[in-house]
Amino acid sequence: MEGNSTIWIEKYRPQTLADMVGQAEIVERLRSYVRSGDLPHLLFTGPAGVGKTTAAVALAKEFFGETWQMNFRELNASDERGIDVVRNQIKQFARTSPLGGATFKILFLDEADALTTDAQAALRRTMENYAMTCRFILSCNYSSKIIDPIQSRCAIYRFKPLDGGAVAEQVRRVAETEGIEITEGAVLAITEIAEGDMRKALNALQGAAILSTAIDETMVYETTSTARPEEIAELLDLSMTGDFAGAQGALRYLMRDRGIAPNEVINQCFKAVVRGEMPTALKVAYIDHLGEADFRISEGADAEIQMEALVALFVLSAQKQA
Ligand SMILES: Nc1ncnc2c1ncn2[C@@H]1O[C@H](COP(=O)(O)OP(=O)(O)OP(=O)(O)O)[C@@H](O)[C@H]1O
Repeated sequence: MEGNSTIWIEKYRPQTLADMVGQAEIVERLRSYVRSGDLPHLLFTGPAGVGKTTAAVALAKEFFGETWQMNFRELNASDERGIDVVRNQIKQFARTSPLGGATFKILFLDEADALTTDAQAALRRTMENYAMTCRFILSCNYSSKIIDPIQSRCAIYRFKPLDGGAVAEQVRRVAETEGIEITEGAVLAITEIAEGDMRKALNALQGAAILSTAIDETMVYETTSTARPEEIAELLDLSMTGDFAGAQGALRYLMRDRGIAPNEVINQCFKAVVRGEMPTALKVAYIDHLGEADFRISEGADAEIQMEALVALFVLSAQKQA
């Protein structure tokens, strides 16, 4: 098998804007900057693994060609060495002249929403002071965490989760290039698990490929520590029929034998309930219980107790509806 020593998310990171899958509108607008030869400051928002960093790097390559590495710098705002290091690096990069005939440089600041309001205010001044020599591309999950004066200085691009078809296509393409046989069930399982996050999808594929060069859905569920949809359906069905012991057994099997994390079980139950056919009042109650358990666990409550309590609440709500 070729290339198993490299991380596939890097190996298959699109090198040009044209190679990116999905995000068609954004890609088209970014290409128009390249055609015009100029660029405003940009703010990329959206969930993980949907192409924000990829687009920034591809944009720099298209603007600068061979000199892109001299004129492009990627920094992470949540750098563990501290905000001062980031601030100094930003200033140092932004104030020096572009190289190789370029008219400006590009600084890509990932996780910009990790900056405090004060740090963002300082960044705003840096953006203004060095706008002649440097364009900023800020990337974050939620634009609401970025102060208004920065938002108003940037063209905002909202990246969406990639659609299932686009993820599936890329998964098939990578599998084929790597000489891996993959069943359609496994492609679907990966697409479902990824929830529009291409990084998650390619990592799931590479994880399963460690087991074999022929991948089926069971391997995908095993290596990603996720439950099969039928297993979640069984847990919910048992609770809906009031079979507490049965539902408890199904839950314990998933968590203890399969090693599936509590928040993953919650997440999968949530998706199944939202999509599933069940009386509205029961659906509402189940979603409420899931939200409550999710919150309590995130606040540090004992996960095992909360999960059993969740199943108990499922059963109680089902009995009330009956
Ligand atoms: N639109 C896309 N087309 C093809 N591959 C993609 C796309 N988006 C992401 N990928 C793949 O997923 C990997 C991670 O994507 P990227 O680093 O661009 O995510 P991101 O949106 O910047 O996420 P984060 O906010 O977590 O940094 C890339 O290396 C690439 O392999």
